[in-house]
Amino acid sequence: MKSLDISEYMTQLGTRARAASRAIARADDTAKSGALRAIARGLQANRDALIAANAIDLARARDNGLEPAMLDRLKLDDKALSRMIEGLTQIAGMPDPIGEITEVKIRPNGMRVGRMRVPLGVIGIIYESRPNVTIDAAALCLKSGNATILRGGSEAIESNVALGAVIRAGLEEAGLPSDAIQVIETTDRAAVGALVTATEYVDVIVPRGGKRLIARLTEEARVPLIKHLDGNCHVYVDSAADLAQAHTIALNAKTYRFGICGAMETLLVHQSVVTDFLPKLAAELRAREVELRGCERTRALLPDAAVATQEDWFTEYAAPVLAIKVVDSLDEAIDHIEYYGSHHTDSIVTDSVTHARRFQREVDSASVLVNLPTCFADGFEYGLGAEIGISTNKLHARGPVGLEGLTTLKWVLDGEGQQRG
Ligand SMILES: NC(=O)C1=CN([C@@H]2O[C@H](COP(=O)(O)OP(=O)(O)OC[C@H]3O[C@@H](n4cnc5c(N)ncnc54)[C@H](OP(=O)(O)O)[C@@H]3O)[C@@H](O)[C@H]2O)C=CC1
Ligand SMILES: N[C@@H](CCC(=O)OP(=O)(O)O)C(=O)O
Repeated sequence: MKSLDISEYMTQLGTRARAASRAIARADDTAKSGALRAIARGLQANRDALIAANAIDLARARDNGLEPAMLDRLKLDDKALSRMIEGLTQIAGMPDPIGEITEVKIRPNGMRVGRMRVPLGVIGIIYESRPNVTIDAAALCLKSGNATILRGGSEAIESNVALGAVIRAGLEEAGLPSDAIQVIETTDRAAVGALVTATEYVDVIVPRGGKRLIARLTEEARVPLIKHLDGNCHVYVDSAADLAQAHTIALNAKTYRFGICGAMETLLVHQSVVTDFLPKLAAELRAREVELRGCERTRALLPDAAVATQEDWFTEYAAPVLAIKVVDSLDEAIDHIEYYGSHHTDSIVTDSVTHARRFQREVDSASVLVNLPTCFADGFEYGLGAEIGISTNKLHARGPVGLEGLTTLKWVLDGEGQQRG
């Protein structure tokens, strides 16, 4: 498509999404959950075709030299499809958040003032080459009464177009407008530019991505953003840590899945425990083929670790690489995280309640964990049922965003003709 065509194409998508958003906002839970279950059946019935579409993406990505952790994200196999089907079924069974009225207060004049939960409207989602997100995001937006325009990573285009067809069929089967969930069927990044400036048609953009995406959105976006950005996550092993626990936490935080945004990228270790702690952990990480990069004091203990540069402290590797720094105090650990981190998810390992609470108060991240690996940063793990991602915004929604984060509250007032003044 030429740029002019892209602009026209995006206007059509936007117009249709805006129209469909009204129908979705007033749809009852029977229709919305019925559509989710129909989409789940569609995935089941189209397993082979979906896996075949994904195989085209995977082959192209391999030819282009995509790294193993990224190929893992891109892969759509039977197991991934089963998880997506389960996710749809779970979201279908969750209570409908829309229309609930809470916090009702009766004013002295008898007027009742409350708050009603309503959808945001049309949500544009820009996300990485991870086909399961197409289904997760579509399902959460639908259940929360929003229309959605989905722009997945270009490596996943065949998978996403195939998933889009299944979604459309499921919506139609349930009697809902198929334009409620639309997949952008071009990888031209001009479509991203059009989406983030389409204030007429789009109410909110959820960008899930790294530094390249942030740079563009900071320049161009005019639609409000709920940023789901990079996770440069830390684990700090405190002077008062249980070292056996610290070992399993650090290992899990790094190796659970290298590509997820909640993976640990820098390990900070208090100097008083480093000799007892680090060599054993390093041996285990190396056995799992994790490349280590360290500060001078780390390298004194681990001579084959590479030198960590200033850039390493800022880097989200999303790969089997770990930066390690020895620190002299809790303050130094907190300062490091504040300066180099991305305010996503950070963790302290300590048996000191005082240190734990200081860390939780002072580290300015969306999730601050004590004695837990950072890879727990996930809406399902937090009990939200599912997540659209991890918001690194401070406003509207912070941390894992589930159904509630995709809604807003309006004031609703009931009276009997009371007069002001
Ligand atoms: N906080 C959270 O919930 C999440 C955060 N992430 C973060 O995402 C990153 C990993 O994903 P990765 O795929 O590398 O991220 P990218 O930022 O490279 O890509 C994400 C999406 O943004 C698009 N994009 C990137 N740059 C531009 C641009 N200049 N103009 C238009 N579109 C653009 C990509 O499209 P294209 O395919 O064309 O490059 C893709 O659709 C990590 O930093 C990770 O932490 C990922 C998931 C969830
Ligand atoms: N929070 C989820 C997803 C995280 C995520 O999307 O990560 P990424 O692999 O960067 O796309 C999880 O932990 O599985």
